[in-house]
Amino acid sequence: MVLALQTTLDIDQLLNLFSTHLKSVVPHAGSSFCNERLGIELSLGGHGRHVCAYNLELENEFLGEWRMSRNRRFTEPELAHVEALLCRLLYPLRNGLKYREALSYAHTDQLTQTGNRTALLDSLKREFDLAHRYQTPLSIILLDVDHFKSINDSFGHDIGDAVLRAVARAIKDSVRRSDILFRYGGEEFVIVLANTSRDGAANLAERVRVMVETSFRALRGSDLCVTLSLGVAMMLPGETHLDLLRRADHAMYQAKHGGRNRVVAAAAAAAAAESELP
Ligand SMILES: Nc1nc2c(ncn2[C@@H]2O[C@H](COP(=O)(O)OP(=O)(O)OP(=O)(O)O)[C@@H](O)[C@H]2O)c(=O)[nH]1
Repeated sequence: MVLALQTTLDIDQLLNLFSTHLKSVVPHAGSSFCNERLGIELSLGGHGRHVCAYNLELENEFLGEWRMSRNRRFTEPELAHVEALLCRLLYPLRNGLKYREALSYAHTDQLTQTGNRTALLDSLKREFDLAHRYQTPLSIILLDVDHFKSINDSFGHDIGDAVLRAVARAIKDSVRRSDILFRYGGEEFVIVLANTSRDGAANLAERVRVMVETSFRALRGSDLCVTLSLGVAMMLPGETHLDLLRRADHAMYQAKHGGRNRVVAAAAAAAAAESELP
């Protein structure tokens, strides 16, 4: 089994391999692994009345909690077996967790804790393929903070950074899932909306616009005025994910040219013109 565990750095695969082997040695209904810090929660199989749980640690580093359960009590020899096997899991598990952490770091914008450009392109491509396969609508919102240069110039770069963090926070609070927000560039963000029509995306964009405008206006004693220009586009037949991004970008520029602090939705058919909302 030790060799098998060394064949993968993927945590899900690793724990599946481990669980399959463990089941053949100590039969049980199901098991789970949890590492809160890395947001990993994996459940394999069912549940039982009797639970045994272990905090997995290696060289003073907490790796996570492993649980297994079944309806029959576990015997002492069985538990000794489980513990011996868990010891063999520790090094491969630590390698897998480090790999997972490195991957997540490489895909996260450290200032706003949103996905970065690489993560956006990966995610958009994936959602695009799914939308094609299941014939579901896919929309995106590309948004840009208005006059951000002058915020930096007037209030300083640290306040500029804080504004970007607050904008990301406000957007995350307005959307159903927080993992669909990406920082595309300096003061530009993209929201990827699976299974969402152009009108649905435009409504959400308007909600985000109002949310950001009002939350900064509520900051008393500050001249800080933060607004967004937002471009919305829905996937059209035959286009690529980069085409979609380009159309959303174009709609966002229309919003800038239209006076900023507004939403523009790209046309639902390629030839039609943009429409400004509401
Ligand atoms: N504080 C801070 N500033 C950034 C960051 N990334 C980019 N910027 C700044 O964002 C500013 C963007 O300015 P512009 O592209 O001129 O756009 P703008 O001032 O927002 O004007 P409009 O988009 O036309 O409304 C530049 O001054 C960049 O230096 C960042 O991570 N932190």
